[in-house]
Amino acid sequence: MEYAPHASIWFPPAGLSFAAFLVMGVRAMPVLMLCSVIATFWVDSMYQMEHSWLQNAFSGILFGAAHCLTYWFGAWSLRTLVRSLSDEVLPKAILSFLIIGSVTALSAALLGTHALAVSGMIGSNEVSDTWLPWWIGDLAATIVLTPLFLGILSWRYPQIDNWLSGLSFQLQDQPLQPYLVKQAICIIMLVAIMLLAYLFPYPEVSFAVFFLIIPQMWMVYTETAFRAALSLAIFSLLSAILVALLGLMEQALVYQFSIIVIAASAYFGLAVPVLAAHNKQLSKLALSDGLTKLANRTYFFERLEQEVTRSRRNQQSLSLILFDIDHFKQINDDYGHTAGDTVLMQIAENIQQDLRQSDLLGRFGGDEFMLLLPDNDLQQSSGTAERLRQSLFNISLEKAPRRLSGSFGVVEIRTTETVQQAFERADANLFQAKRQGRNQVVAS
Ligand SMILES: Nc1nc2c(ncn2[C@@H]2O[C@H](COP(=O)(O)OP(=O)(O)OP(=O)(O)O)[C@@H](O)[C@H]2O)c(=O)[nH]1
Repeated sequence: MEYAPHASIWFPPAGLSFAAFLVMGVRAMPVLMLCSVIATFWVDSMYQMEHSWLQNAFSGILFGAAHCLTYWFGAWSLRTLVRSLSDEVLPKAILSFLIIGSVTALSAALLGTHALAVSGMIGSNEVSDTWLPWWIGDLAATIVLTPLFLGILSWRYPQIDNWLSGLSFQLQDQPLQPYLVKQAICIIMLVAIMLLAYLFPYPEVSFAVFFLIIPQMWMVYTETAFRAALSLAIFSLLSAILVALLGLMEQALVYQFSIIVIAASAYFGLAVPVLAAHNKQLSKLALSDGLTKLANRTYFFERLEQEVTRSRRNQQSLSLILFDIDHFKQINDDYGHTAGDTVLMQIAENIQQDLRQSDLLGRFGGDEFMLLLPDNDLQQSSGTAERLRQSLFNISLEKAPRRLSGSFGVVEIRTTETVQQAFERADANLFQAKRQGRNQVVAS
């Protein structure tokens, strides 16, 4: 396998074509076909191959068809696959991108070399020498540049982010200086390693380029996805320039593989914050009530157990309030179930605003709520319940023009009782408040 003197270790148009087909679909075809034909004429004149006009046109169309159809099909497959994945599978989306990108680059290399051979641009014996460096060059550019071009194109086509499964390449405000420092470190390291490879021409020296994974991953974990993608592009571009300038073509494969491996690792690294955010969101969903977003029973009782242990250890008081909206059924009957839902959400929002950060408000179910008050004795928690009873009355309902009232059962949790027993006492007090005529607080 040989590299022609003009050959670069990567082929940036491959990354651009893949990104353009991913974003614009088949609409990108005419422009990319035209570029392929122009490029064929340009290569012919640059290397003074002196093929006829007709032969250049024929070979440009054949090469363009091989390149464009392959990248269009690869992009279409990836788009279809990623769209069928749900939001929580970013690693699968990245894996699909890497696999489909590799297969697409391989197909483009095989078809492209054969297209050039058929049209007489290269001899048929050159195909076997050319397809591998062509593939790796296309692959390096596809893997490194496609996300960067996607980022640039997503300024015009914001819907792209939707099918990147939460991985946003949009610009975000973040200080520039630390990024520039990291970028400078990457560049200095790369230049130093490649100069060493030039001065000490042993193949082993070139492998030091894999150390670039350290600053690149540092970038990935601390900078935005767009900046990380930009940094990978700078790393690849600089590698390509230095390989050509320093005549390191013998070790070109090492540099190509380092680009591919570091870029692939970086994309999985970029997925980590998105996955962490998804997990956080999932656990939030599992622990909150769907309608009011308050703590659900599972979370409330978990925290109740923890608070009981903590208050006993610190010898602090702890109180529990249960309350139920009076005649809530009437609201549903008069204004409809949807209006009833809105009222429940409004109650949750209003009561929440009335509480301290350390208090925990939860929804037991229906129109019944529960409130945990750390460091509150019976007197204080009765006062809080009274205040909430008043504020319920003062809520002006958007969907049901009427006054609300609630019945409250309050207990201070005793050191001798279980959580279950405390809860039953609060429930009994609530029941008594209802029985005594509603709109009141019963504490014991
Ligand atoms: N809109 C809406 N209504 C609900 C929801 N969950 C329960 N309900 C209704 O809330 C009402 C609760 O009724 P109860 O607590 O038994 O009685 P009430 O009308 O509030 O009267 P008292 O509690 O005795 O004062 C029932 O009509 C339920 O159908 C919900 O998520 N949304």
